[in-house]
Amino acid sequence: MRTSITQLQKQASAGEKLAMLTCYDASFAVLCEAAGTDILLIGDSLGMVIQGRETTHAVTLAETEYHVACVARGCSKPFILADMPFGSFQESKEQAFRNAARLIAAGAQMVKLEGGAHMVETTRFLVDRGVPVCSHIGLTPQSVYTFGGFKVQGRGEEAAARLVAEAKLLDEAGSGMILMEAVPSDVAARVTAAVKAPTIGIGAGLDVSGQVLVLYDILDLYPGKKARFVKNFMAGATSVQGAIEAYVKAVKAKTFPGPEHQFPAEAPK
Ligand SMILES: Nc1nc(=O)c2c([nH]1)NC[C@@H]1CN(c3ccc(C(=O)N[C@@H](CCC(=O)O)C(=O)O)cc3)CN21
Ligand SMILES: CC(C)C(=O)C(=O)O
Ligand SMILES: [Mg+2]
Repeated sequence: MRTSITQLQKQASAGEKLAMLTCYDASFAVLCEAAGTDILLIGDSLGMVIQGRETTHAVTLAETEYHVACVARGCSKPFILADMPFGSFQESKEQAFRNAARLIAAGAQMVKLEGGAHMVETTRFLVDRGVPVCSHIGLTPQSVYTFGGFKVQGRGEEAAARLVAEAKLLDEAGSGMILMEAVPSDVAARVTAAVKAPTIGIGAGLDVSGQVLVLYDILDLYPGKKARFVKNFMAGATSVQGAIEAYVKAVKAKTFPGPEHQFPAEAPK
């Protein structure tokens, strides 16, 4: 039986950190499962790490369905979360439901939507109709062109308070998981304290319910520029499974992320 969202929520409220990794195919799913990874995310980062694009925008729903099915066939225990690709959910709540249903049918147990306040209505619509939702706030890579780059979000009191307020609205709308990317650690801690849903961080410090990284980053397979929050777990490992195990262990032991992988409250001068 696959891990359920209820089991993950229990683990989180008992204080056990959740270990999430992106995964795009069956062979890596086998290794991630054996290493004890709790959640596998079929991320739209596949547009960058699999397809070699500069952003995540061109990933299609059909491609995401394909990778979800590949991952689901490769493992039986990890919780399966799928990104809704750019353009597949922003137009209307009806469009979001129609496309989310396809990812659920492909094997996902929950879909992830980038966006804060403007995704509240869609979140409620999906959850009411049986589609569990993970909210992705802070640095949302599908908005890279409106942000003007992959930049830290939630810096300064006004932006921090906005992020906390958005998270509360999504939580109240029924979001089952809240993922925060590239936000100062103290802001992520405030969000975690303000919501019922487990929180997952990437570049969000230690005061969250769990961590996520891109699999190809922890295995040092991605040739592009590395974000501050990335750690190479192949260093010191003797196998790929060993590296994934080291990541899961470090998340559970709260030794990852270290201070060097976090964003301080104010930009360094
Ligand atoms: N391989 C890979 N890893 C990822 O983590 C990732 C992807 N691809 N593709 C989709 C997005 C893009 N991501 C990124 C990419 C770069 C930065 C980055 O370089 N950030 C700067 C922050 C600059 C600032 O201070 O504002 C950094 O220094 O980390 C962050 C997130 C995260 N996601
Ligand atoms: C980096 C994570 C959070 C993601 O959304 C992805 O891999 O697409
Ligand atoms: Mg993504």
